[in-house]
Amino acid sequence: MRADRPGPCEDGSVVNAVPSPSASPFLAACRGEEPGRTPVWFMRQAGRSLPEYKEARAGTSMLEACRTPELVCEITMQPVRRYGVDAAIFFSDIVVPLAAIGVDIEIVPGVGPVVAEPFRTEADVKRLRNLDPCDVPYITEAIGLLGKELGGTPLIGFAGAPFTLASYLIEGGPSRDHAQTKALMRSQPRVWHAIASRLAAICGEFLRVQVEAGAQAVQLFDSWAGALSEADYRAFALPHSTAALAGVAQSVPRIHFGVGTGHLLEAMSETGAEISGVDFRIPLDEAARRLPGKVLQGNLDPALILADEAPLLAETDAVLAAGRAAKGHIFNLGHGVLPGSDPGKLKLVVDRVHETTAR
Ligand SMILES: Cc1c2[nH]c(c1CCC(=O)O)Cc1[nH]c(c(CCC(=O)O)c1C)Cc1[nH]c(c(CCC(=O)O)c1C)Cc1[nH]c(c(C)c1CCC(=O)O)C2
Repeated sequence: MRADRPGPCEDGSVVNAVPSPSASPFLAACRGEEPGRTPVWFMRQAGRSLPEYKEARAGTSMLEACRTPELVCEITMQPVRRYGVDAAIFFSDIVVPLAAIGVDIEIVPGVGPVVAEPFRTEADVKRLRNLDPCDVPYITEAIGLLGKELGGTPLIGFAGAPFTLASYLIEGGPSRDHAQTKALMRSQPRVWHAIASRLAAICGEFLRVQVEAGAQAVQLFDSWAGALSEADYRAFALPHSTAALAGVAQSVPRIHFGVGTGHLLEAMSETGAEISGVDFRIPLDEAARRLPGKVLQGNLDPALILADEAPLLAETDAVLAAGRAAKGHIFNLGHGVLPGSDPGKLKLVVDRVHETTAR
């Protein structure tokens, strides 16, 4: 930590500098109230497609960038300035808390997180110690800086869910089939539950640090949960995601998202999250029928951003129409912004959502 700034641990206090905007369409929708317009933000809105992001990040590794509060603040603000989205997502990564407790993990450009020594045995469980807020002073500091920049735009904090994090640790890197992870669950269920419950504690603490610093909502990314059958999800993932989200229950709205999880919609909603993120494979009106009373987030196919304007706007309108079946709708993509997306097209979507839903 830099010596010239007080951190969260030196005087025992935390920064809570982000104002609570009562008029935020995003927060109103999260609470199931009628917002002044349908709110919109994009998963992975920071980075990837923005030239100003590439410029800001030049010469700095991903994890180093995540530990540099001024850079985190600038990159978090870039999509808010450019697109006029209704929420900012904190610039960080799901593996930041793992690196913070000493796991030897790197984010390799174009590949993703890579772990030097994969986790496979009983002895490996001990390599996962609890996260202490003092391990991540840069998170509190960056959110403090954002409090001065964001004005009325709410900030979403996030974490990776235990299953998705465990997959990186057990496989040693990105995986298509998550075979080692599933094999370990079945062969050594005790080791699996020990790893996953430690990850749940780390993840819950990482969310709590962000909320105490000023994040007004959180999203739990269980990106790879779609690889599990419903029975396996219920037995091996759901209890740990529930525990992770319980860390911030009653304090902020909680969004829960997975990819290819159409078969898990009901099971995932049992974690207690107030908002269900829906990927682009399930129409929102179908999700609304299956999850009565839930606020939904989603779900324009990110590939549409690469399509021509006419189909892009037609699909945007179709997503909005389907979203009306839900108790509340937060417009988003069905997964993250794809590399090569034109920022102008993302802005077009934001404007379309705002113009056609203003009440
Ligand atoms: C699975 C996952 C990861 N990280 C994340 C997930 C869950 C979301 C999802 O399903 O897409 C979450 C994440 N990663 C990042 C953010 C914050 C920014 C935002 O959403 O706008 C968020 C919310 C920044 C990032 N995380 C990463 C980048 C790219 C790093 C760079 O620009 O060099 C960014 C902007 C790196 C990363 N980190 C991870 C991957 C797969 C990659 C991509 C590797 C690559 O293609 O280069 C792990």
